[in-house]
Amino acid sequence: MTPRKKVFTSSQRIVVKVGSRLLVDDQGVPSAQRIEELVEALYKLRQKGKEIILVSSGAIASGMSLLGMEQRPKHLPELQVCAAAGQSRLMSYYEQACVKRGFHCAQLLLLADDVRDRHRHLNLSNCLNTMLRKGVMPIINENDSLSVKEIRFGENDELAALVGIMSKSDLTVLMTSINGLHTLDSSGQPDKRISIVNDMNDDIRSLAGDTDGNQLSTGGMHTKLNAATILNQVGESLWIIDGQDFSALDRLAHGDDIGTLFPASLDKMSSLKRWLGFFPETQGSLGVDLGAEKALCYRGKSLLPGGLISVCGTFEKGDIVDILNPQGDIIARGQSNYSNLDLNIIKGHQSSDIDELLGGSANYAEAIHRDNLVILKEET
Ligand SMILES: Nc1ncnc2c1ncn2[C@@H]1O[C@H](COP(=O)(O)OP(=O)(O)O)[C@@H](O)[C@H]1O
Ligand SMILES: N[C@@H](CCC(=O)OP(=O)(O)O)C(=O)O
Repeated sequence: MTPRKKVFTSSQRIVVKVGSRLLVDDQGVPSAQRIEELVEALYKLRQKGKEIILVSSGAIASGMSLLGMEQRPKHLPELQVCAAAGQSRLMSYYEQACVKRGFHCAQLLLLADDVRDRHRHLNLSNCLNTMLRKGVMPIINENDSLSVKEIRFGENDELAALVGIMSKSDLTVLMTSINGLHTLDSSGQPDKRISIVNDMNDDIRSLAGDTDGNQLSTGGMHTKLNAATILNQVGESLWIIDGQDFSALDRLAHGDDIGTLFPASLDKMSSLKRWLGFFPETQGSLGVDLGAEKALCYRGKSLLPGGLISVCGTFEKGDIVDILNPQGDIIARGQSNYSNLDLNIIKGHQSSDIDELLGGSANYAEAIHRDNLVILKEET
């Protein structure tokens, strides 16, 4: 079996993300016909037994044409109005197309806080699982009408990756207006298609350019490669394909050599580690020495106070902190066993000495136990 066929066959839960441009006609008007074609392609995947979660862009693009705006508005309130008007038009087309094929879809509009806050995250994840169990197809978009800078995802490629991580999907498919990641020619334009990326590295990252200037799109290849990076970290695959013809999803199901596949190579990460690594806001950071970096990243050890060099931020026992290597790169994230005040006292000391240093209140030998630690550093 080819790697592509294997990825599709072994994927039970699939997130499909569709970019704005794919949902409008040549005049930029939201197109019922396009949505029909998309839903038909998704229906076929469902008939193959796949659970499909759709992340659909297009609210702002649709709203612009509904409200007669030729240029994408620059001001937030106008963008919010476009999103609100456009989103309901999109959903009406989606619902019609789904019902025609004997199933329902359901809208989830998310703010970044909905996935960062532990309780909201769990509620959302339960809701998604229940929708899938009931055969309802979730259709997710950012809640653009309410989102402001601090609570924005900003980009649906990354939103799709976070949905993939949260829902423990197997594969995320990004449908866009180009057939995958390309090398760049001397003028920086996409040249040859790269069929498969087994190793995300700086050379691959340097290929990612912005969007081609189309005012309906945002993000370009950068956000797609960011999505691939984080999905591969949790043991999931990402596939970028050209969605100008939605039947590309049939070809993907056959394992055809289309687009660019970033196959999973790691075991699937546990739910707790997914949560720790990709969602909560961190309250501080711990700088560690080279020995601790190696112990954490390559030997699966806990972080001991002896490897700690610095402590930043104000936090309590149980809060989430980033772990930085001597170069200042984030290599891991975890739940601290001690407050910043205590860590400042015990940093650089042997675990056997810390009880005395803390006046008899040291309940843990580790600053962060390996069960509560997720490694974010890529293999070098
Ligand atoms: N190395 C690259 N390979 C392919 N496309 C690239 C590359 N760098 C930048 N791009 C641009 O990224 C665009 C796709 O991203 P974008 O327009 O944001 O789509 P979407 O709206 O589907 O998210 C392509 O049209 C292409 O112009
Ligand atoms: N949430 C926005 C889409 C943001 C976005 O990432 O757009 P795109 O680059 O077309 O996938 C909307 O629905 O208009």
